[in-house]
Amino acid sequence: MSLYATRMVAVRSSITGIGVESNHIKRNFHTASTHLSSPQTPVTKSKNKMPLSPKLIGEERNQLLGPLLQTGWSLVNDRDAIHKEYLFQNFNEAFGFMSRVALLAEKMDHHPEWFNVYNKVKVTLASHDVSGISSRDIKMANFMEVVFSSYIK
Ligand SMILES: C[C@H](O)[C@H](O)[C@H]1CNC2=NC(N)=NC(=O)C2=N1
Repeated sequence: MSLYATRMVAVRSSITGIGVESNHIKRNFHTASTHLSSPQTPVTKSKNKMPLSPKLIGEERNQLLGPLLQTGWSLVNDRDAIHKEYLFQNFNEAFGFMSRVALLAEKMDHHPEWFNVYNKVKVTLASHDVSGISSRDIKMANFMEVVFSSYIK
């Protein structure tokens, strides 16, 4: 590739984020491969990334879930996940809530399953890579509680 073409790719990636993304993946792969004892036996499905938090079990799980189950979160029947329905005054508040949570979701690379109609937001949290609830779901649920509290009048 000519120097000009290389520069244009660099300029385009800085605008579109394409290319920046693949560097991010490469960086994570490098980090993960230097930390894992054996790259052939990944702890989770996401073998090109830093090891993620494990599925919560036992006493630690009870301790972390307990307070959330007191604030309207409940365990989902047919899978290891937690669920809550948030009610807002209007769509603006509901979407504001989702936007604030979305910023954390991107930062954590951990995304809620959610559904919005007007002033309602139904949320399910689970860690797909471990097929269950991990500390990432607890962190996200607690953050949602903090954000939601700013909407209660
Ligand atoms: C490739 C990407 O990093 C993964 O698929 C991330 C994205 N967001 C995620 N969100 C959730 N809830 N669980 C995951 O395992 C997960 N994995």
